[in-house]
Amino acid sequence: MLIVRSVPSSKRWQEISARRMELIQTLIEETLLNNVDYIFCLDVDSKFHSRWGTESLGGLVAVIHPGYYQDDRSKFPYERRPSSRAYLAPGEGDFYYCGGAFGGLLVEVHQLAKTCRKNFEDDAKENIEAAWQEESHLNR
Ligand SMILES: CC(=O)N[C@H]1[C@@H](OP(=O)(O)OP(=O)(O)OC[C@H]2O[C@@H](n3ccc(=O)[nH]c3=O)[C@H](O)[C@@H]2O)O[C@H](CO)[C@H](O)[C@@H]1O
Ligand SMILES: [Mn+2]
Repeated sequence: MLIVRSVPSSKRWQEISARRMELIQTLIEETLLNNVDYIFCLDVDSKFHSRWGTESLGGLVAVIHPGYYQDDRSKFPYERRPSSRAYLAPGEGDFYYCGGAFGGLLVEVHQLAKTCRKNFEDDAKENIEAAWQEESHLNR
């Protein structure tokens, strides 16, 4: 069964992209909690190039960003301003994960979405937006 839900638009793509965390949090709280075990969140333009199976059913699962998998950690576009809640210091972080594909156990993803949303919104109150919005908070 496929259910299509419409989402609010925005003038800024940054806002549309970032609001996915709020959408995921709300969807989980309103309909999925106690009904499903796992959730995966993908960009609508995602393409599958080979099999994606049950091996991905982990606690929290992320996908290494296709643009940075060969790069040294110092090249990752993490948020580098300490005033942002998405800040990662030099030497911190393992890989650079993409914002367009992540998932895992529902309760874990719920926690992740809630945290990323709160940190994004708390940053916004202080007029700061992380370099790659929710993707930066996901990497944090
Ligand atoms: C591989 C990967 O992870 N790519 C990331 C990259 O861009 P992408 O180039 O993959 O960004 P994109 O144009 O696919 O936009 C991200 C997603 O936001 C949604 N959307 C976007 C525009 C719109 O008008 N309506 C709408 O619904 C849609 O699901 C889309 O797939 O950088 C973005 C910055 O925000 C996100 O971090 C993406 O996830
Ligand atoms: Mn995309």
